[in-house]
Amino acid sequence: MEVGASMAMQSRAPRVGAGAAGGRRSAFLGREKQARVGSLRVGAGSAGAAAVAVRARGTNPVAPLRCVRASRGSESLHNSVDEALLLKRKSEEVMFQLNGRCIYLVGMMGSGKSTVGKILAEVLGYSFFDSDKLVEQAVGMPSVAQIFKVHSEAFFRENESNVLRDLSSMQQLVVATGGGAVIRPINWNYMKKGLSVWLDVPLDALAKRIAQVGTASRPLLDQPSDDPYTAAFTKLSMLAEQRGEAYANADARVSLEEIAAKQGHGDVSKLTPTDIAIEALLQVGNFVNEHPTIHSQVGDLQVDSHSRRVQTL
Ligand SMILES: Nc1ncnc2c1ncn2[C@@H]1O[C@H](COP(=O)(O)OP(=O)(O)OP(=O)(O)O)[C@@H](O)[C@H]1O
Ligand SMILES: O=C(O)C1=C[C@@H](O)[C@@H](O)[C@H](O)C1
Repeated sequence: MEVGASMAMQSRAPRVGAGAAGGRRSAFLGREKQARVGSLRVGAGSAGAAAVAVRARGTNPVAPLRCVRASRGSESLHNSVDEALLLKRKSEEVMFQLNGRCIYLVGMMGSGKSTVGKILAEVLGYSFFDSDKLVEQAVGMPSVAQIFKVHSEAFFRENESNVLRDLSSMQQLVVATGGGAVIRPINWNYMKKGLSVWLDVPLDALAKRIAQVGTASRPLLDQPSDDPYTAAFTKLSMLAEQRGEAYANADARVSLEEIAAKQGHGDVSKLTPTDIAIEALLQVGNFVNEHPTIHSQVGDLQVDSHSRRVQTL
């Protein structure tokens, strides 16, 4: 399998030879160069000067002083300047705690893994990858939908595991995993090399989002229907039931209902991706504080097997 460099996102030249790989640190790669890790090739095309400086500092990166410029169409990602500053401050704290470890976002289809993942990568000075896109590249097909159609879901899942395996030997990545990545225990072995974060979004909100953007790119939801919201809601409910507690294996949980409750309005549709990214950083920080042995030293990983319990599904 080979994953090409020109994926939709964005590399910030990740460090390779991470954690369990025993402290190997790669030579950092300059602009337009590529790192090869196992069978995974990752481009460093968009690495900026700030990111290069971060890498050169080694294992204690400092947040590059840049604003999040991503936007959601014409809407701002932030409610206010205060919110943007809070995101920045939180990311600086968490960056030290992470010490280069990857973040894996898990959650149902449409839960915002890509949207929130890109913000996290930006503020942490990490590279962002979408594992669905990496599978498409590895297989040489333009969409997950086509992979399901021409091959099978099982074929897709096998390739998804290969992608996660390859990513797991790297550092300083935020990975938006496929919605079903949580169902294979082997994937947890890979994701547990970094920190996993579950974006827990109410099914109703997911169905609204998916009905808005359509289901063509999401083969498990793609059924002809006059009422896209109800069709999406029904299928998502089934998947949620089948997946049971699989998402809860994640190290940290970001509950949109809880964020909305904290904000005092209880309406998850009012939450910006920045609100969610801030909560994700908060929860990651809490997890690392509560499990210091897991996240001790880059290249000197000590795994506390008790707390690294991976539920057998
Ligand atoms: N906080 C939010 N509020 C409203 N809409 C959002 C929010 N976050 C993401 N979205 C929208 O929901 C849709 C799905 O988001 P996104 O692609 O980030 O999810 P995902 O978890 O990566 O999905 P998938 O796993 O299916 O690829 C997109 O249209 C996105 O713009
Ligand atoms: O929830 C799922 O099983 C999936 C989610 C998508 O991200 C893709 O990985 C694929 O469509 C399957």
